[in-house]
Amino acid sequence: MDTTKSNDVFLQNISSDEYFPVPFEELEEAAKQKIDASAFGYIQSGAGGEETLRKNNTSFSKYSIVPTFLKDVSKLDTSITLFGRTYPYPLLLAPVGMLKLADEAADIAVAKAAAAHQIPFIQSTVSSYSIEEITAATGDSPKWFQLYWSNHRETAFNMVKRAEKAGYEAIVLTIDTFSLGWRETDLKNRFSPLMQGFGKANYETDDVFLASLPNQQPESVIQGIKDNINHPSLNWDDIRELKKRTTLPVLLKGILHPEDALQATRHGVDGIIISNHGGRQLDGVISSIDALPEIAAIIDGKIPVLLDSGIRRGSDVVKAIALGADAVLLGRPFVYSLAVGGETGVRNYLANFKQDVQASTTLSGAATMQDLRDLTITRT
Ligand SMILES: Cc1cc2nc3c(=O)[nH]c(=O)nc-3n(C[C@H](O)[C@H](O)[C@H](O)COP(=O)(O)O)c2cc1C
Ligand SMILES: CCCCCCC(=O)C(=O)O
Repeated sequence: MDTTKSNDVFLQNISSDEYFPVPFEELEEAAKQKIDASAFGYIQSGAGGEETLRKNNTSFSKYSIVPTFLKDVSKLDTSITLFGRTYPYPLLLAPVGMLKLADEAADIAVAKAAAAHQIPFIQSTVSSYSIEEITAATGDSPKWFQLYWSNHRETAFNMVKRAEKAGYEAIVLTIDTFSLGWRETDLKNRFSPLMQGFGKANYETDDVFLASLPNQQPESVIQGIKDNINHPSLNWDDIRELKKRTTLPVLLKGILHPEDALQATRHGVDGIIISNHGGRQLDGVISSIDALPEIAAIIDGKIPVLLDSGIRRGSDVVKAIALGADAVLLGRPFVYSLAVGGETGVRNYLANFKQDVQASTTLSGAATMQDLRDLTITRT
């Protein structure tokens, strides 16, 4: 039997000159060896005592897939449709700021790798390249824009306008980061990527933001970003206003409570992302996968439900979809891939991951994402 033909994952890794780590744990270790220790600490660590970070990595194990067989799953279709556009996999790349910490080509490398797989790239407000630079490098591949609200509201609306003009297809408003989590690793390392200028590309190219500053010296720009990102006044009236100011679908990222999910539907929000920000904001909060079943029940198909925080393997994707998610976002794994192998590293990682999703789907007894919805999951 020609076993090399049976699984491209093995083929790809055995035949490539340089081994690219497949297990997440190995990938994380390889990234650690590649980048500055404080930068790695910023990416890898969680807030507080990292209770939530640990929970994100263990909660999936509480759920067990109960597969069914003998159903002919040979015609596999992993596609999903979100806001009128069909994507080949139930996967998106989570917004991650300061990507130059991992590789000089940062967002441009990641967006190109995502485009190669038709996976939507969600650009962070605090990205290392601007909306316009990323668009110039990647054309009309699917891109969404993650918005950090701004104390200077017109700055937020202007960034939304820039994203619309550049052809971005959705706005993701992150609601859990109106101030930064208590990040002990960064405090210990005295590390602030913002102070070092890693996340300012969208701000220093924004006329409305620049006009709001007392002057345009670098220190004034950084202080302006800090003042903007710190916005504890964020509330449902702002969501109503954002909805009025854009024609794009608006998703809220950071939903963990079913009541907030319900409020989102009442305020005309177009989608939600269940997320605890990878354990980086409030330590001790519920894991996304634990929050999912109740939220999915309350949303009841009215709007798309996405999820991130702890997706590491194809079986995690299967569990999330079976428990009610429409799609999931990958976070740290693609950042580590970028650190280890640049654009090729991310492309390679996504090629492997999508095959893991395919294998995990069919071995569950499902041929479509709808079939996964009918899968039996037990909780221990
Ligand atoms: C280094 C780093 C930077 C991040 N930056 C942002 C950001 O700018 N905006 C945002 O909404 N979420 C940001 N996140 C959170 C991710 O979007 C996502 O919620 C989280 O990484 C999911 O957890 P996981 O990576 O452990 O799966 C960041 C996460 C990391 C690791
Ligand atoms: C004050 C800068 C905030 C950037 C936050 C980026 C992020 O979401 C994360 O580090 O997590």
